[in-house]
Amino acid sequence: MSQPPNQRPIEQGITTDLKDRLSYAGYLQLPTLLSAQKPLTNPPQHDELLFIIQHQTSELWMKLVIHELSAAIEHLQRDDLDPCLKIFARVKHIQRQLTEQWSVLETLTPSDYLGFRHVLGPASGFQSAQYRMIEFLLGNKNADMVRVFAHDPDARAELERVLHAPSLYDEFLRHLARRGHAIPAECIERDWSLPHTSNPGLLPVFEAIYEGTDANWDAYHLCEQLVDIEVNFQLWRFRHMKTVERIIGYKRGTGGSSGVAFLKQALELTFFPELFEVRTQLGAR
Ligand code: HEM
Ligand SMILES: N[C@@H](CC(=O)c1ccccc1NC=O)C(=O)O
Repeated sequence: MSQPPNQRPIEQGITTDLKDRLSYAGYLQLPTLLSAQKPLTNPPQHDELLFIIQHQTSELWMKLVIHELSAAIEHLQRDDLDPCLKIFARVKHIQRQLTEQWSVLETLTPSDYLGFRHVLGPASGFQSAQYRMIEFLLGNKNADMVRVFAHDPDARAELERVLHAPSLYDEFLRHLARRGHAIPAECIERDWSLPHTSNPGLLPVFEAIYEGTDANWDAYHLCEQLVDIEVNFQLWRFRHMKTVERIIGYKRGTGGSSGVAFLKQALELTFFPELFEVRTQLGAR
């Protein structure tokens, strides 16, 4: 059979009979995935699908970040650093993906959004259990956040579990202590449901690591990966805040907050305060 120009022939070996066999759509559960976009506007507003898909893809990447960070915590508990470095490299790429994705949603104008904002009711990203889980895993603990999930026992139980467990940073500090670094006792055993607050006793530890990089290469490398992850997280928050500002201005949020002002406050939070503070100390003496 002659092939029309500018068309690729299917090769002989290509499987075309997939009856009763594992197919692409079957493996990936595509009927489930692709039937989960249910715009509520009637008549349908063109841009509501963008809004739904932007959130769903974000939630999928967040699922992977949780999977990766949970594994990193387990590796740290076993003092196994090499897999952590691999995981952090992956997490950083996912974070970049998530941050870059704001540019797609930024094509939504205030007028487009007002066409369907009313259907959202009190729903808000503030109620994202996976986002809260990532914040808890990284150490931004806040028991009050769990109240939002009273209606969802599974999400609530998972968040409670992570709230009361050591965060990635807590486990890193415990690892450093096992390696002989003089980590203050209150960082090794404490009420893990509280956020880590800057501890001046950690500064000499990180000063020593950053001043003796050859002798502390693993720890030094890990510190820098954590800094990258915090910076990336802040970039996501910043892009969210600026996207919100250009789409709804200074309106209150559907979740009931003040909106942009509330989102700006999160930019003051820090997961790993001493890793930033140590930079001021370096070279001072
Ligand atoms: C038109 C687009 C968006 C607008 C206008 C918007 C607006 C807001 C506002 C006003 C808040 C504060 C809580 C409230 O009162 O509702 C918030 C929180 C939040 N949004 Fe969005 N958002 C948008 C898109 C997204 C997307 C695509 C995501 C991705 C999952 C997202 C995730 C979140 C999260 C995680 C929070 C909680 C942040 C925190 O606790 O600091 N938002 N959003
Ligand atoms: N908080 C947004 C609504 C919103 O963005 C939203 C609504 C339902 C599901 C996810 C959302 N995304 C992030 O907050 C607003 O105030 O317009």
